[in-house]
Amino acid sequence: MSPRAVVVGPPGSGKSTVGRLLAERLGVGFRDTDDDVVARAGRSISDIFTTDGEPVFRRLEEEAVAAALAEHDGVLALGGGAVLSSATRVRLRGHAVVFLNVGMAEGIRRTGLSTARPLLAGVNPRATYKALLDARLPLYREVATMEVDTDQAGPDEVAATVARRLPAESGTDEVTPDRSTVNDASVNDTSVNDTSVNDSAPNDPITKEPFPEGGAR
Ligand SMILES: Nc1ncnc2c1ncn2[C@@H]1O[C@H](COP(=O)(O)OP(=O)(O)O)[C@@H](O)[C@H]1O
Ligand SMILES: O=C(O)C1=C[C@@H](OP(=O)(O)O)[C@@H](O)[C@H](O)C1
Ligand SMILES: [Mg+2]
Repeated sequence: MSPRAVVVGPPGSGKSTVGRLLAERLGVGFRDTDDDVVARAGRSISDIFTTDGEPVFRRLEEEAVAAALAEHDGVLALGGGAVLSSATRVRLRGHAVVFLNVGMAEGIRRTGLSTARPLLAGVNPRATYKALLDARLPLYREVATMEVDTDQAGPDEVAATVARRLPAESGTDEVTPDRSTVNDASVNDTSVNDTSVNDSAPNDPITKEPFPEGGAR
């Protein structure tokens, strides 16, 4: 079992909104790992960040992503920071991964009114958002098989674009990035899914586990 599409991107790129619309279009279920973390912990994301700290949230998130990749066959939206985990990036290999990109101004506009994102609740959310984009853009591109710019398009239009570019349902877990059809002109082709398995931290448990035959997990 493998999700039809996994949606990644910065906060405010529309992963949760577009992911749900995409699932409706495809006639499949929708799941969001942020919701899974909240359900499992029985607390809000802000509460987990404040009480336990970001590392605890990241561990819960990593577990939630691993479980959802194994269990869910619809559309799966990740939290914006999920790709920070090298184990998660390895697990995303072989999946159809949609990177919803958003520019800084629009991303800040979309997230600005919400207090639900603890990372952006500090004294200078603009600087935080910029630093976050700078650090994460290469990671989103590392895992993506498709990149869609969302600055100029509403959620429904973005969902339609993604649905059109997704590979037809194949019944296999393997997704080979087809650069000629699934990548936007804005994608740097050389950065798509081209990193080595051994880029994990030395104490990363993922490096101690065998990589199962048949690709993704
Ligand atoms: N393409 C878009 N155009 C305009 N607003 C959008 C778009 N995508 C999402 N939004 C809005 O931005 C906000 C954040 O969207 P959300 O789906 O929660 O993003 P994410 O899950 O990536 O953080 C919501 O208010 C949503 O309605
Ligand atoms: O970017 C991040 O580090 C985070 C993004 C949030 O999800 P969205 O990207 O869906 O807002 C949520 O997982 C948490 O607040 C941390
Ligand atoms: Mg979200």
